[in-house]
Parts: sequence; structure tokens; C-alpha cells
Amino acid sequence: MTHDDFKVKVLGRAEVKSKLTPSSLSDGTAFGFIENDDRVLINTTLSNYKQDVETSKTPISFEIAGPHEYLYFNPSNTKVAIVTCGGLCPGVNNVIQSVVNQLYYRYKVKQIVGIRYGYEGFIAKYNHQEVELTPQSVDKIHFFGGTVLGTSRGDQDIVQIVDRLSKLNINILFCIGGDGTLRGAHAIHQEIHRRNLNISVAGIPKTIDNDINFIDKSFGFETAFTIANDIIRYAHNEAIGAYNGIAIVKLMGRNSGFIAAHAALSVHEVNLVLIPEMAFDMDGSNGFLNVLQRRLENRHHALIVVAEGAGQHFFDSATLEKDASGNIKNKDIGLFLKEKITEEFEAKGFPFVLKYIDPSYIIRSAPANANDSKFCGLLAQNAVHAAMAGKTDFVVGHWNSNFTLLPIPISVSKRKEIDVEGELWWNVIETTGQPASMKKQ
Ligand SMILES: Nc1ncnc2c1ncn2[C@@H]1O[C@H](COP(=O)(O)OP(=O)(O)O)[C@@H](O)[C@H]1O
Ligand SMILES: O=P(O)(O)OC[C@H]1O[C@](O)(COP(=O)(O)O)[C@@H](O)[C@@H]1O
Ligand SMILES: [Mg+2]
Repeated sequence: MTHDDFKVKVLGRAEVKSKLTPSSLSDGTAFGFIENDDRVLINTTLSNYKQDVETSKTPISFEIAGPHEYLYFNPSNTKVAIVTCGGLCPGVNNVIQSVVNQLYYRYKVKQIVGIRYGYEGFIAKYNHQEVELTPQSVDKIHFFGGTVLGTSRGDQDIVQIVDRLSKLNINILFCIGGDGTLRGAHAIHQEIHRRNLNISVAGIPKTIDNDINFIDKSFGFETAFTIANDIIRYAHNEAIGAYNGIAIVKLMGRNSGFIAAHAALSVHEVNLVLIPEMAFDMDGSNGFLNVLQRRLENRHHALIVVAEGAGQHFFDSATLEKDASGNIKNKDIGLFLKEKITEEFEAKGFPFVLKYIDPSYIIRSAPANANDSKFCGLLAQNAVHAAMAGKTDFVVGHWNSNFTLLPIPISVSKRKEIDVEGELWWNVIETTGQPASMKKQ
């Protein structure tokens, strides 16, 4: 990937050149506007910088998000739509509320509609009516988890979506969702471009899985692993309450183990973490079952956190199922571990007590915690700034302490995963004391 791949698109033909009133103090000091060439480096190490200088390469960087002085859209006749798609995630209502408030109060955009039940809401056959959104109608929604607009999975016809956007005279579409939603947003942008329409498409990264590339965290992720933290601590009591007590907590994380890894790091009592990125064996002296038995022989209890996508290689790939959006439906690795442990230890006559805990949707349907609430508000404000400046096919992100904008194709080019040779995974290994490898020897 090169520097140019990271350039955010701007709508072609400017309709108006409205100006944003600067935010200023009573003494006249104004907060600065962002220029298009304000950028933050992806890699800030000195060695990387030296290497780029030596090879005369333009280092890869992201556009910094923020208010632009010149606006592409004229606020008085701008119409905006907001849609929420994919799985629930803490903070979706905070984002909806902050987009509405920022548009209404900061930009004086008064025409805002909510699309019901994800991309489905654009399609006539479902007969979902748009809802008008005002600061009053979104007043208290941030106190609640879920999404007031409703959501859905499943492919929808992009041509019909753009037909509906045109019919409603929408100028900006905010798509709140994960990688699937962003792929959909890009497809919508391409159809808009093909028809030469001036509609901006903006993404806001929602997913508890935290698997969106080049974004250091998606909103909702932190709340999800914080809820998991409590559950793991309680599970620990179950483990220590019995001789050779084993507690297994399964956490969401379809293809990436960020929730499991961060939750385990936040608890400290976890002894084994299993994630999709790490291959492991059941048998053999270094395999999972022997590692667990040794742990029990030494300490007489064990706390295991397993991400739902871990160990899928134990299941028959011929029976693989997909959800309506084409995402893999993982088999239950928690139940599988429970069965294997029971089989093995019973056959050996090794005493144990096992509790399997699957908090499932509980970690994602709650309202956002304080840090996520703050993060949601700022992501939303920055998405509005960029969209009003005519940027399109972008997702607002966060990197190296800055809010950023990146082209949607870049954000979905690859799923973000834990590097098992990287710092985060080593932190987990050092905190849990688990072996670096659980492969057969
Ligand atoms: N390549 C794509 N083109 C168009 N729509 C897509 C594409 N990929 C996913 N979508 C749609 O985006 C929506 C959300 O995707 P999904 O994977 O369920 O959730 P998430 O956005 O949380 O990853 C679904 O309606 C899905 O059909
Ligand atoms: O709601 P569903 O369809 O059961 O999906 C469960 C999946 O949704 C998630 O919670 C989040 O996935 P998305 O961010 O892709 O929507 C995954 O962790 C989990 O595998
Ligand atoms: Mg997804």
C-alpha cells in the first residue's frame, strides 16, 4: 500500500462554499480549522522515519479529522440520513444522538432522518418508514443500549438503496456499522458515483470485535470487555470454590480475539486464553489438556477465557454455516472444551469440577461506559465535520491519539487481528503464565 491509497475522496463538483463559524472564545481566540494535508503518521518510530528518509519514500499517514472552514453542503438545504447495521454494540445510540446534535446545533442542519432496521430500511418491500430525528427525539437515547433505529444483517440491493436516497433527496448518509456495513457503504458510494450524484457516504466504526483495520479501537469494544471483566471475576470464584475447579468463560469475537485478550489482561486471574489467531492442539504433552492438568495439579483451580472463534479447526469445515450477511457462524468451542475435558479427566480418574459460562449477547447489548460514550460523541462530531466538507467514502477512526479519516476500502482491505508475535499477545502470555505455544510436541 502506498501513501496515495490513504487519500480520502471529496465530492467532485462543489455546490456552495458555505463557511463554518469558528469556535471562538470571548476574547476572539478561535480554534483552528483542519487543512486537507494535516496528517498523522501510521508508524511513529524513529527507525521507521529514518528508513523512509533513506529510501525517499513518502511515509504512510492518515488524514486528521476535524472542522473545515469551507463547507461543501449548504446547511439550510442539506438533508441527512442515518442507518445502523450489523450486530448490536454499546454506544450506537450515543453516536446517533451526537450526529444529530452536531448537525443541528453546530451546522444548523435541520433535516435528518433515521432509516429503520439497517440497509433493509431502504428497500420498499420491507415497508419500514423513515423517522424524523431531532435533538428532542434523541434526547435520552444514550442511556439505553441497542439502537433506537433497529438493525439487520443480510445483503440488500444497492441500486434500490441509491434509488431511495435520491427519492428522499439525501445529501449525506451516515452508516454506523462494522466491516460488513462499511463494505455496503462503499458499494453505495460506487453506485452514487456511477450516477454522478452529490451524496456523501460516511462510516462510523461500530463493532465489539474491534477488528477494523487501521483503527486503533472501534466504539463499543471497551464497554464489551469491561462487562466481560466482571463476568470473569465472578467465574474465578466458581473455579476457586471447588477442588480442581475449572471455569470456562466464552466471549464473543468471531475472527479476532481482542475482547478475550483485553478482558483477560484486565482481570489478572485468568490462566489460559484461547483466541482465533492462535492455533493449539488438544493432545500431546504441550497440548491444551495436559497444560490444564498441570495447572490443576499445581494450583487446584483454573480460569479459562476462550474467544468464540478459537479452535474452529477442531470442527468439520464441511458443516460450516454462514449468517445472512455471509459471516461465518462459529461452532461452540466452549461446549467442545467442556466435553473434551470431561472425557479426558473422567477416563484418567482425575477429579475436577467444571463450570461453563457463556455471557453471549450480554456484553454487547448494554449502554456504553463513560470512555466509550466520550469516544462515540467525538467520532460522531468528526464524521459530521468531514461529511459537511464534502468528503465521501470515508470512515472516521482513531490512531496515534488523533481522530482520523480513512478511505473505506483501506479499512476493509484486511480484518484486524491479534499478532501472536506482537506486544499484546506477549502481554497476555506474561500475565496469564500460559505457555507461548500449545502445539503437540
Ligand atoms: N460487500 C457488501 N456489499 C454490500 N453490502 C454488504 C457487503 N458486506 C456486508 N454488507 C451488508 O452490511 C450489513 C451489515 O453487515 P454485517 O456483516 O452483518 O455487520 P457489521 O457491519 O457489523 O460487520 C448487512 O446488511 C450486510 O448484508
Ligand atoms: O447477532 P449475531 O448475528 O448472532 O452475531 C454474533 C456476532 O456479532 C458480533 O457480536 C459482532 O459482529 P459484527 O460487529 O460484525 O456485527 C460477533 O462478536 C458475534 O460473532
Ligand atoms: Mg463485522
